[in-house]
Amino acid sequence: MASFNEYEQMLNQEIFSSTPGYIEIKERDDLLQCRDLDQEYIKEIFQSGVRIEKAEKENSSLINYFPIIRNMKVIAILLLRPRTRQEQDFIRDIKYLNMVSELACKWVSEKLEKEKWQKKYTITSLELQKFFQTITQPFCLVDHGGIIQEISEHMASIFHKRKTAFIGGKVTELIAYDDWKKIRRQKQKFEMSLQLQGKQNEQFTAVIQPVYYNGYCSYIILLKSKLITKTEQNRRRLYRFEDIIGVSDVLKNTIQSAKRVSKSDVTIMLRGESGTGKEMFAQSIHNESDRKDKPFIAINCAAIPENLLESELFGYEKGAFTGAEKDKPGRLELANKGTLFLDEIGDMSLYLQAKILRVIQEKTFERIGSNKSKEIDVRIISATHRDLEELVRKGEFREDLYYRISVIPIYIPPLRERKEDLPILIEHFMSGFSRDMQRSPKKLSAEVLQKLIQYDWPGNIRELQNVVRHFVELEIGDTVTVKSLPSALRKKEETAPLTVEAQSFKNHSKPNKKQIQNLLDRYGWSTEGKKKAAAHLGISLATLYRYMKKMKI
Ligand SMILES: Nc1ncnc2c1ncn2[C@@H]1O[C@H](COP(=O)(O)OP(=O)(O)OP(=O)(O)O)[C@@H](O)[C@H]1O
Repeated sequence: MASFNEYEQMLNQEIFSSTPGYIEIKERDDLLQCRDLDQEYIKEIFQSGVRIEKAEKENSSLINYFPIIRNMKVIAILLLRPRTRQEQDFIRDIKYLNMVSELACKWVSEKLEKEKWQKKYTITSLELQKFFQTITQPFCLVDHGGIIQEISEHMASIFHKRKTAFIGGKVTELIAYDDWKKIRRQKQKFEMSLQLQGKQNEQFTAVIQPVYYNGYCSYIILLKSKLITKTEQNRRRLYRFEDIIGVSDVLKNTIQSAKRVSKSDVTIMLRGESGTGKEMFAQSIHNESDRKDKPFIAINCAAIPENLLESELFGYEKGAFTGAEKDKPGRLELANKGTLFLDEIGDMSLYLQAKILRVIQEKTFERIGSNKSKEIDVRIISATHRDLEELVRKGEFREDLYYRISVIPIYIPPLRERKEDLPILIEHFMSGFSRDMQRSPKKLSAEVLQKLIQYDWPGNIRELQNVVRHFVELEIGDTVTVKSLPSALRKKEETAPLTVEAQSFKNHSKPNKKQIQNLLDRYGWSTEGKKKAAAHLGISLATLYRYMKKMKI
């Protein structure tokens, strides 16, 4: 980022060179060193952020002071001084000089803002290539003129074409012109819904990341997910337990526990890392319940800003706020008689937690802007990858809501604790993606398989899914070799040793005494700790107590 010195030089050379004045830009500490300055006046400017007319000050010298403001704070002062022996001309031109100085201050603060932004997003070609290797979602890179510089095979396949058909072409071959206009106006990373060309009935959510590349602003467009319309939601087949692929005992136990509680209306909390299959479980539970013919409505509390989340959940009446042009039911209402899946509930604000608690306790709610209560009958399944107990301790999650929603906690183990599931999952995804992309399934070399087994899979099944998709997208050869592995997998030489619990899960369906003791040491021997240990094991608290009694723990 350029320094104030550089700005000072630039301004003196370009703007003030032929005037009877020149400028200096100084930060607070430097200003204190300048004996000829009015320190009281400087203090006033730093405090008030405004320049008081010098005429109002007694004993004022010819130096004029201008605040440079950024983010509502004075960060430096621009001093306008007369050149030696040009004082008379300086006084004569003072109005003009003051005006230019004020503009110079604005220019400096805008420049700082822009440079900060550029620095944040400037990316080199090499970084870009590396970054692209890590993305397995559909994406494209579009330059400032709307020309597609790069596109993934995955994105191209949505249009049933190869990537070569798009590179060098216009972005409007992919997305609507209005969406491109919106993208071009953005300076920061943001999310929007996108209309893809030729997909009139589908809308996607996309993350737009502006990057400074080749000296210009380009945009990475990353498709996140398809927005499911209501009719589609009704048509779409939800997952069933049979769709949950895996052979490990720990997964089979988890499925059994979930099946057992599906039929009753009990509130379920799905715990587990991101990408472990929590939503798949939620849908399967709904499909196994008596509510299966009613709607299953999901909402991700982490993905939507708070005020939007409130209106998405509770709906609103016409005129409730600017832009509320007609009544709109919320997802809660849409889920009536069915199941509402509150994904990432740990990210919900305390305000909305209180509103959800009321829904659970009183089975009523109001749309925003209405004082008419509506009755509601929904089964709530929630999920989180966060440590809810810790959030409760820190006061970030309501304890009463915590108890209400985690009546039955079900812990979905991460992939690294059930690596026996890897081969069958790989096969499953390989044949699915190959079919979708009309390619023949690829074989994995022994070395690749080894690497996949050694890897920790922090992104769990979703990450595995993306890696296998990446294999299918590769253009050359029938066999996937180490060269085609994403860099994270290539680097990983060794994996962390499996935890005692995970080791034991690999061999036994029931936890052993040591394992339970270890978990209680880790989570604590209080009821809270036991609940966490039970959730970790994928068993209920009651079952944990039974084991503890039997094993004399
Ligand atoms: N056992 C499994 N068999 C087949 N597919 C699976 C399995 N588990 C997860 N998946 C797939 O992995 C992807 C991620 O699953 P899902 O969205 O249910 O995870 P999640 O835990 O809800 O993730 P997040 O917390 O990030 O929302 C989905 O496409 C899902 O179909």
